[in-house]
Amino acid sequence: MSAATVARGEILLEDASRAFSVRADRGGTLKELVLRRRAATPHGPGAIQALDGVTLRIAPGETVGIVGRNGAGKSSTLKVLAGIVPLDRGRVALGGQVVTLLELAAGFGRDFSGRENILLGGALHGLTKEQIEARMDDIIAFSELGDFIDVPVKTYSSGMYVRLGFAIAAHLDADILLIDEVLAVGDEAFQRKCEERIAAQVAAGATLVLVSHDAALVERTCARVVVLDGGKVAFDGPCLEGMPFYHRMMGTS
Ligand SMILES: Nc1ncnc2c1ncn2[C@@H]1O[C@H](COP(=O)(O)OP(=O)(O)OP(=O)(O)O)[C@@H](O)[C@H]1O
Repeated sequence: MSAATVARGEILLEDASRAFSVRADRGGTLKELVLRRRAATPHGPGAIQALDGVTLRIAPGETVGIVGRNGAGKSSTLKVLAGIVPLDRGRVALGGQVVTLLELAAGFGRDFSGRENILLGGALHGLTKEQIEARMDDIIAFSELGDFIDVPVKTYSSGMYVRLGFAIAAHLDADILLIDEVLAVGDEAFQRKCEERIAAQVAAGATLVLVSHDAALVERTCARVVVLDGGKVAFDGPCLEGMPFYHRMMGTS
């Protein structure tokens, strides 16, 4: 499926499957590699099926929460949408500017300062140097990092990473926002500010996909919820029906 078949802000995930090898170490001899390639499953025996035939059609401007127990496949789904994890089977397509907020620290140049990472992040999302510089003061103000903005980010705390990452993402004109749990790291005041910013982006027409264990956050932010269980979709529909389903499944109702 080519990107041309989806509208700006639209997400299509069709029959998506992805397994992971149980072995963390994927190295080995050439012979082992060849034998593994010939094996019936691409990830060897006992592989974990993180996604098992997941189909999602998300229209532009929809707000979708993805919930489920540990290991249900939530992060894998988001990583597939973000293009970080390739599929074994199925198709994925997203339309327009995709902004991801997951594993923030991984996206930064560790030896660069916060300010340099803002330039880098903006450039990676197709902004010109002038466009980024025009937004620089707003991004720094949003981050509340003060003088730390000129210090290499490898010295940052996890909360400071989130502040910088979110501040950049909040100023990128997203058509699609993919957010994974990261907000939980910030302090309460910053979380509230991020939520308000997400709401503003949604109000401006952005599509939101949010992975979270925080049921209240999902209820506040999303109109639709997808409950994953064992890599499959157990429920997909309005939050009003989906959250009671989720609580019953988790035994928290
Ligand atoms: N890179 C990887 N290598 C091996 N196994 C993986 C990898 N990524 C995910 N898995 C496995 O795939 C399954 C789904 O993982 P995933 O992180 O998508 O679940 P999740 O619903 O986000 O869980 P959690 O709520 O604990 O974050 C799990 O069994 C996990 O161990």
